[in-house]
Amino acid sequence: MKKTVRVVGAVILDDKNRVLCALRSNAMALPNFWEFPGGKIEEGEKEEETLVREIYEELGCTIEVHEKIEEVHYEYPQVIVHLLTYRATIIEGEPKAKEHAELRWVPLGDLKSLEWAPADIPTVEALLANQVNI
Ligand SMILES: Nc1nc2c([nH]c(=O)n2[C@H]2C[C@H](O)[C@@H](COP(=O)(O)OP(=O)(O)OP(=O)(O)O)O2)c(=O)[nH]1
Repeated sequence: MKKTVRVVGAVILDDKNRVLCALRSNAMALPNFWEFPGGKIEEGEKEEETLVREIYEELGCTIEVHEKIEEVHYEYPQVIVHLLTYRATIIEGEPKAKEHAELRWVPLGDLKSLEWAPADIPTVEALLANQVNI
C-alpha cells in the first residue's frame, strides 16, 4: 500500500498581493515543479508549528500563520500527499532559497504561468477564485 504523508505549505503573501513561490531543486522529490514552501508534519507537531519551523529552515525567515486555504489528497506514483495550505505573512527576515532552486514573488493573477506540483493546483484555483481574504 502507498504511504500517505501529511504536508503543510505556506501561501506567503506580501502587501502587493504577490505570492512567494518556490521551485523544487534537483535534489528534492518532484524536481522542477513550483510549490508552496513547507514540508512534512512530524510526530506530535501542530500544522502551524511545522510551517513556522520549515519556513525558517528553508527560507531563513519567520512567518505568522493565518487561516487554512485548502486541503487536498493527491495520489502521486510513489506516495499519497495530504497537503494543507495556509495563508501566511513574513514577520521577520528576508526569504532566501536555502534548499530550493529559486524563489519568486509572483502576482496573484500570474500564478497559473508556473508549472505547479499537481497537489498544489486546488490552492492556486482557490487563490484565483478570490476565496481567500487578502
Ligand atoms: N513542501 C511542499 N511539498 C509539496 C507541495 N506540493 C506537493 O505535492 N508536495 C510534496 C512533495 C513531497 O513529496 C512532499 C513534501 O516533501 P518535502 O521534501 O517538502 O518535505 P520535507 O522537507 O519535510 O521532507 P524531507 O525532504 O526532509 O524528507 O509533498 C507543496 O506545495 N509544498
